Amino acid sequence: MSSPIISIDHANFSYVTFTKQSGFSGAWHDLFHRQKSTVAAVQDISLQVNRGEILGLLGANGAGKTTLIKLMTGILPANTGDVRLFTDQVPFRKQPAFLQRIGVMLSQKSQLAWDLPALDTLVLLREIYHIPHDQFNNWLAFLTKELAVTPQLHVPVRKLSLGQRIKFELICALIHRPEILFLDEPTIGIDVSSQANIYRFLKQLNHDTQMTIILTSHNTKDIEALAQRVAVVNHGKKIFEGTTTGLISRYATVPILEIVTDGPLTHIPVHVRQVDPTHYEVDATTLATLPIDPRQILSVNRRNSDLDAILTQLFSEEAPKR
Ligand SMILES: Nc1ncnc2c1ncn2[C@@H]1O[C@H](COP(=O)(O)OP(=O)(O)OP(=O)(O)O)[C@@H](O)[C@H]1O
Repeated sequence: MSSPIISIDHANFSYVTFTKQSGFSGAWHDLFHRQKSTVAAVQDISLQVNRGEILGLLGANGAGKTTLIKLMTGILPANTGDVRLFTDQVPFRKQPAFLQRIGVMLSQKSQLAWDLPALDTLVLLREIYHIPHDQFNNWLAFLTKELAVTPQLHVPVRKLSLGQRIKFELICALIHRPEILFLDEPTIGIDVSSQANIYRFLKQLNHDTQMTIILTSHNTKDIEALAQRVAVVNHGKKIFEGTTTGLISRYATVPILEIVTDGPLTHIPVHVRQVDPTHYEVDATTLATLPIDPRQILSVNRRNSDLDAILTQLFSEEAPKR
């Protein structure tokens, strides 16, 4: 059997920051007594990904997903442990031959020049990656057609809609035909039809080219539709690895109650999932802890536990002491 395309072995990464106090006296105090704080963002994570797989990274805000992607793409070095791609490449060495083989799209970072058309950035990338002109033109025509942004190629980026901009960010990450594509929240803030378009396209690309895709998303429906396997990260640690159905069958023990109220609740405990201002979901065993006057309840519906409910439950658990 061939070796995994990504292999992470007991990786750890901590951010070290210095807190800043406000005001002149605070700045003066900081000059002599700097307060250091450490955040263990990735803790002893091991993970292997095979060529051609789509792996979803799931986790609450601050769980460590982006940091894990940064370790895999060489933006950050692991403090301890080992991260290798393509069997022997250490990402943080940032060898040109390695960078040529990966594509990265981070939701917080843009590759596109704001005042110029996306085409200008793409032409720059063509030169950086030494892509032959014919190959570049054909591939770009295909990508823009599939993502329905051909008419926007010549429009300055600042005049594009968010969805169009994200599609061009994706095209930038794909323009050199990487073997592994890393996507951090690729569909954040874009409408459902553009999301569906992007996910349909990624699925087809993975099927046709065997491109390995690692993606994070808070939208579990997308992850369920796309990823063959998921890794769940909580407080920097991997707490599950397997299929989404495996995740559901492992943690789904009790049914979920869907409760519709006549008005919003004033206090929502962490184990209660708010679907909209008058629609809540709660694990059936914790119904008694819901701070609700029974007269407020309009309806209760019982259903089997799903991925969202399980993740809400898992992520509401206390952070382990560091
Ligand atoms: N540059 C930084 N300096 C200090 N701490 C950081 C830095 N970047 C992230 N962190 C901290 O590291 C932890 C993990 O952050 P990370 O961005 O990896 O989480 P995430 O799972 O991607 O979250 P989100 O879903 O909100 O994007 C968080 O506690 C965060 O506050």
